[in-house]
Formats: sequence, C-alpha cells, structure tokens
Amino acid sequence: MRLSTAQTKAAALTEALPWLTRYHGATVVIKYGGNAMTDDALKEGFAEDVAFLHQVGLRPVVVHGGGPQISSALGKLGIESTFTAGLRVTTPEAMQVVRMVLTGQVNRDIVGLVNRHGPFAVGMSGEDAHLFTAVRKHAIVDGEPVDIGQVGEIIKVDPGAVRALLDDGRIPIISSVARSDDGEIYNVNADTAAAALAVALQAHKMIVLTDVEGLYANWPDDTDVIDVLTADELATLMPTLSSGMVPKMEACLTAVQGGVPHAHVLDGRVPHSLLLEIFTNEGIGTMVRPS
Ligand SMILES: Nc1ncnc2c1ncn2[C@@H]1O[C@H](COP(=O)(O)OP(=O)(O)O)[C@@H](O)[C@H]1O
Ligand SMILES: CC(=O)N[C@@H](CCC(=O)OP(=O)(O)O)C(=O)O
Repeated sequence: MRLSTAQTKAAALTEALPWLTRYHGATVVIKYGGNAMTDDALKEGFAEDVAFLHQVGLRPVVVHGGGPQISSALGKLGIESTFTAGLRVTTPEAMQVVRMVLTGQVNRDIVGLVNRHGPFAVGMSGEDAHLFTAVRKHAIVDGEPVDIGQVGEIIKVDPGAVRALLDDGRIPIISSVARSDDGEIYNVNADTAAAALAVALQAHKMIVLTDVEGLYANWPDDTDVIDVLTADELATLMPTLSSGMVPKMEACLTAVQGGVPHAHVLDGRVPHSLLLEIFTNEGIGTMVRPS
C-alpha cells in the first residue's frame, strides 16, 4: 500500500520532468481573477502553486483582478456600480475604492499568502515605475463610443521594474491600476492588463484563471470545452462571445498575436489548476496558439 502510493507520486514527478525541463527559466504571466479568490483554501493553494513554480525555476508574474471584492466594497459604501460591455463604469469616487481594494487589499492578501513560502513576493501597482501608462477608454455599444469614466486603455508598458524583480529572484504581484502621462489614475480590466504585460515581457505563457472550465463551444451550454484553438479561429469566434469572456479571450488573442506562444484559460476553482496545466501531459482548460 505504502509502496503503491509512493509509486503514484513518482509517476507524477517523472511525467512532470519534460515540462520542468522545457519551462526552466520561462516567464509565465498568470492572471488571477476575483472569482477564483472566493475560498481561503483555494487562495492558499494558488499561492502554493506560484511558490512551487518559482522554486522549480520558472519566473511567475501575477497580475490580479478583484471585481467581486470591488463590488462588495462599493456596495458597503453605498456607491452604485454598473458594467457596460464587460467594463465597470468608474466614477472618480469609485476609482478611489477600486485603487484601495485592488492595491491596498487584494494585492496585500496575495503577497502575504505567497510569502508564507519564503521572501519571494513583492507587490506593485500598475502605477509604479510607469509600469502601465493608459489613456481614457470608451466602451463600444452598438458601434457607438460610450463614456464609462476612469477606465483606462494601456498604451505603453515599461516592464523594467518587473524584470528587475524577476532577475532578483522575486515574484512580482501586480494590481491592474494604471496612470496616464499627466498623472490621472485609471481602472483597467485585469485580463487586458495581464495580456499587455505578457507581450511586453515576451512571456512564454499567459494563464488566465477564472470560474469556468475554459471556453465553452456553445455557451450557455457547458458540456463542450474547447481544448485548443488557433488565434485565427478565436478571432472568428470573438463576435459571438458574451460578458466576462470577451475581455478574457481578447486578452488571449492580444497575447498570442503579440508573440506569446501559448495563452490558456483555466478553472481557478480546481485545486492546483496551475500545476495541472503546466506539468501534466493532458493539460486542462482552453489553450490558444498562433495560427
Ligand atoms: N463561451 C463561454 N465560455 C465560458 N464562459 C462564458 C462564455 N461566455 C460567457 N461566459 C461567462 O464568462 C464568465 C467569466 O468571466 P468573469 O466572470 O468576468 O470572470 P473573472 O472574474 O474570472 O474575470 C463565466 O463565468 C461565464 O459566465
Ligand atoms: C474596467 C474594469 O472593469 N476593471 C475591473 C478591474 C478588476 C478586474 O478586472 O477583476 P476580475 O479579474 O476579478 O474581473 C473592475 O473594476 O472590476
């Protein structure tokens, strides 16, 4: 019994070997969505996986959201919040709460959990060291631009500080807040921010963790998950996608078209989904690859 349990573990380790070899030194940008952060055990498992990736020689970078956490804080403060085309309409008052929750709360929580494993994680806002420079973005509704407040579109990424942290053996944990050249602050969808950073770093992989198994072929039917598709196939599908999947798949497309060889959407509710994707032959979720 003891032997067979140990043999199963040895099989898992040997299956991981070619993947450990292939990804040694590889930069992996991981987008951690607010919907995958609900459960304490899952959050601890995520932090453990990120520390594991770091310890076996990858260079993980985390870009996080916190949409549900922002909604809850706005609700407690009695500030109304709505979404247009998947983006939060962000008044100046709401922007202060977005910044406080993303950089002051969610970021700190993730940094704290990862650092239980060693002095690895360093938290940053996208505002720091000119990491993300943005301009005001308008949503497009029925082909017309609509004002959605302080929502930003990233026009420039300076990944110098992130590279310096990676070279120093740290794990950068980044909130999706950006600044403009004239010092305004902007709320950026975290999927979009992760893709911009993955391209700027020329990452080997981008992994988006969310609350569904992957991209469903016939949503809202959830029986058929697309396991792999090319950038061209995804571009054709884009107009048919709805709600939260739009920024997510757009981010995968941007990353792959920008030179990132693989972009994945995984179920963050599955314990250790990161390890299952990177270190098993089957992988999980949906993978987008170049055409
Ligand atoms: N084709 C599709 N496949 C999977 N999910 C879809 C699809 N179309 C829309 N969705 C919805 O998108 C949601 C994921 O987006 P979102 O809630 O914004 O996630 P997150 O908070 O992780 O960024 C899913 O929970 C699902 O309800
Ligand atoms: C402009 C915009 O919509 N910004 C998002 C930023 C957080 C985010 O993207 O969080 P998730 O990854 O958890 O969805 C928001 O305010 O909710």
